[in-house]
Amino acid sequence: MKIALIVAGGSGKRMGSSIPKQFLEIAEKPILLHTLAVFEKICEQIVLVLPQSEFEAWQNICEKHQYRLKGHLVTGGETRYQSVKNGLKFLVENKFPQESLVAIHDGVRPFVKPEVIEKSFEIAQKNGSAVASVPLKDSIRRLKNTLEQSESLPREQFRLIQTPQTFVLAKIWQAFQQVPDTSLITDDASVFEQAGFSVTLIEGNYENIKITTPEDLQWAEILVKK
Ligand SMILES: Nc1ccn([C@@H]2O[C@H](COP(=O)(O)OP(=O)(O)OP(=O)(O)O)[C@@H](O)[C@H]2O)c(=O)n1
Ligand SMILES: C[C@](O)(CO)[C@H](O)COP(=O)(O)O
Repeated sequence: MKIALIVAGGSGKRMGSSIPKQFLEIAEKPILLHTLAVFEKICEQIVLVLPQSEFEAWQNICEKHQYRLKGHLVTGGETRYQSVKNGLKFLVENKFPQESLVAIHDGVRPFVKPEVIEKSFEIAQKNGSAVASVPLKDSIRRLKNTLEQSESLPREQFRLIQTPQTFVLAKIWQAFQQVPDTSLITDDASVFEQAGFSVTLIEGNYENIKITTPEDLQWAEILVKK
């Protein structure tokens, strides 16, 4: 079974908007609805994670846009890690098959290409994991201390990591039970890896930006027209 776990439990501090950034509109539609639309075409089940405090706002959005979630709404946590864990817990407690494939995706990445999602399911079925990533286009340097001291690194040894990050449900659930939330955990692949599983990277798409700061919204208005 192909499951999408869409995490939208954050508040968007870096965006600095009065409403959570996942509800901001691009082309007159909330970012989150754009994201859900891509996954709904591919996945049999959707689990959407939102902060409890935003459930009412979400209902209002659904009414305004005549949208009905074909899936389940789960309460988010303090951190992204906790929100993902809540979503996985819901799947396990509700007896979704252990061998299901779950594509964990940021609600604020609306421009993921369907081919990337499809590929992630195909590779996760074979390898147990599939994580979208793209090569760096810029040079990269490691800070030694301040901006005055740094060293260049070979960029071909690095990848930028996106979502979806797709896993076999039983394995990613085991990983989240084993590995605690720390500042080093910035994504689900880190949890999977720290639990001793191996991470397979796949090609993502450059348009699949994470809408994080105000200038990302300007890019989003361009990308949405493509
Ligand atoms: N407690 C949290 C924090 C984040 N997320 C989700 O994880 C994704 C990536 O996180 P990020 O871009 O950091 O979102 P925010 O936490 O909302 O942003 P900020 O860090 O600027 O507050 C977003 O879809 C966000 O809603 C979540 O589900 N639960
Ligand atoms: C999961 C992620 O989108 C992969 O690039 C990213 O690590 C999330 O980081 P954030 O600081 O929670 O936005």
